[in-house]
Amino acid sequence: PVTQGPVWKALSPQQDQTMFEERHLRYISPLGKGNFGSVELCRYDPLGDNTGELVAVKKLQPNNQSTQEDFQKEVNTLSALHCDYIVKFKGVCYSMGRLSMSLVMEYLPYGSLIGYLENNRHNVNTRRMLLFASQICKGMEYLQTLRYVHRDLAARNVLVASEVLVKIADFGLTKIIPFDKDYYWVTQPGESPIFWYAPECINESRFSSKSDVWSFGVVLHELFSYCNMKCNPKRLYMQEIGHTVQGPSISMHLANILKSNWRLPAPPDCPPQVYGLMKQCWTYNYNERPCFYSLGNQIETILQDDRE
Ligand SMILES: C=CCCn1cc(-c2nc(Nc3ccc(C4CCNCC4)cc3)nc3[nH]ccc23)cn1
Repeated sequence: PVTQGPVWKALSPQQDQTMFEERHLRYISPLGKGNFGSVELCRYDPLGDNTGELVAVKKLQPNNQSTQEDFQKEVNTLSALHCDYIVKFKGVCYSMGRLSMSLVMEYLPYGSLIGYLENNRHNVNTRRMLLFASQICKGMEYLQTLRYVHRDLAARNVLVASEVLVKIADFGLTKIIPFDKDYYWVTQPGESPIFWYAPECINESRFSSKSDVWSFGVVLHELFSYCNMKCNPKRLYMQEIGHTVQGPSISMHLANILKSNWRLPAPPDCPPQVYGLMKQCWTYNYNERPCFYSLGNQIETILQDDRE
């Protein structure tokens, strides 16, 4: 008889680890707001004895910007990513008879990088910041190998798993580069985080891994500014542009100062080698920007030098 290969049995809902039943999902507290929705801390407690695990649950908040379709894409994206430096997908929870869906993810206890650095600036030194930077770099390099462009890399979207581990989160704006191109052209730019955008994103809505590299440079700036509100990228750019400028013309002014080679100033006490990395990420021409692999190596080198 012909030996049969493994026959994949359809998993029952109970066996399928990625199905979370709403009746066992106990709301605890709010965690934050992302693209397309809000994130809540819940305990998944099927035994009903509070021994269940804590999870982060993202609920879609349909508004003009976001749709169920966008959210479904975010779920599909996250469920395809398996990397130590990217927040883990745990599953989905259907409620209202499969009308609404929530995204269930691992809960990272320390919250976003912004809050963490603001509250722990005294015991986070250069080495730890470079460790965080290299982890974000590795996560982005992994994304790039799968031809994903994050499009919203910013400290607010990096979460702290422990004192020595950060993870990239919020893949609401992530797109896959088409097989025949090396960029993604966005038709309807919603509320865009333009102060993290590369020039070609502002001018042509052209997104690529090299535009993610530009955003990584801005995240380095946030890191080495300890995410201090007083010198965050938006405030520094608006000081240069002039606070009188309002609305849609902001992006034109931003494009102009970037074209005339103005860049965010080095954060206070920032090591020159690190500011050098930021400047590389902010090379005007995307072809001349380093890739995440090269950035990762340069960060390791700085960490080695720092050790001697
Ligand atoms: C990615 C950014 C936009 C959307 N977003 C995602 C999350 C999120 N948060 C957490 N943990 C967390 C832990 C403590 C705190 C506290 C709250 C009270 N003040 C101090 C800080 C906040 C968050 N784990 C997560 N896993 C997956 C997502 C996720 C939050 N917002």
